[in-house]
Amino acid sequence: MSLKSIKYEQGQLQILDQLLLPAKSVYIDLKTVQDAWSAINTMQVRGAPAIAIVGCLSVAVELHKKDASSLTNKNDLKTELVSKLRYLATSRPTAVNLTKEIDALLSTVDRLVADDSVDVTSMKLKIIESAERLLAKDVSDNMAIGQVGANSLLTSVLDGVNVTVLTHCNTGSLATSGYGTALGVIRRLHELDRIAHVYCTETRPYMQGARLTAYELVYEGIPSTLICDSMVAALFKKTCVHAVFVGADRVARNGDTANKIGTYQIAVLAKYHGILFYVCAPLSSVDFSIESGDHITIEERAESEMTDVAGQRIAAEGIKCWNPAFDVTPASLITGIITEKGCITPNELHKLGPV
Ligand SMILES: CSC[C@@H](O)[C@@H](O)C(=O)COP(=O)(O)O
Repeated sequence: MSLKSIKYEQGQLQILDQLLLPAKSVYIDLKTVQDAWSAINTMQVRGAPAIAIVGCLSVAVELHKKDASSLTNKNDLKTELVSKLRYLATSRPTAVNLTKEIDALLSTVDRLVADDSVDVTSMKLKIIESAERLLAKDVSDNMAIGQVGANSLLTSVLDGVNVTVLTHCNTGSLATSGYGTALGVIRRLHELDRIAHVYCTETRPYMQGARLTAYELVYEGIPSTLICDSMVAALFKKTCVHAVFVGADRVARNGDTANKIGTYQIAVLAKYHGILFYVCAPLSSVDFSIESGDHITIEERAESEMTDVAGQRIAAEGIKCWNPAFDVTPASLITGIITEKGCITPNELHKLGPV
């Protein structure tokens, strides 16, 4: 079974349908921006970096299909791109990566329209290139995050001590274009032969931990155990866990971090038990335009994700449900933010951003 969540070549885009994992490994073609919007919205592809890349690549796919006769002038191309990119941004609200990459493409569009030395055909090619560059950049950012995170933890333990860590949700190859962020750190620690054990949470209600992270850990042969979300306190009390590594969907300028629902309670428990708590994310997950987590929109998803398991209703009929997909962990609970540029404390994060 493949762990590559995104396959892309010359205008052909496929994603591994994560709704079917781990039982089935099925790739689906995304031929249009509309296809990508639906795949992101229904979580056939998920994870902050992966949805940004898939969204932008779907624009590249449509552009590849455009021949010279359909490219009349740069302003018409701009009008079309602006409408498609703005539409893509509505697919899921919390992860900032999608909005940021869309904004970056929109700025490129503006720059190319203003540049008289660029004709409509080369404008098309340059937009395609910008979208395609995201795939390789994501993998190299993740590998850097893996190394920084491994170094950060290993400098805090005695030489020769192998580490036990906990992770939440899925931040691995499936959530990115490869290697992963928090799971990338774990992968790197395993490559260095320094993992004693990894615990992963089920991550109710969508079960990214049980279905996807557990699958990636088993696939990589990393010694690991699945626990229910409600078992974290008991685990921390009973077992020597050195650190928690989680991902991020949007980090505010002050370090407050929106991530998968349940992250906040793990951070509270880590603080209580004196366990290091790291957020692992590329700088593209940092939203320097917002001062704190109070400004982050939290996506609420369908009740059926909670009431039903594998299509079977398990909750009592008539009960009301509240299903926020993310929560915000306050910066004060975060030991460090592991980025491709280094590990930084939340109160120093603003130094890496625009002034
Ligand atoms: C590298 S993925 C980082 C985050 O996007 C991840 O931890 C997470 O919260 C994913 O949520 P999801 O709802 O599965 O898209």
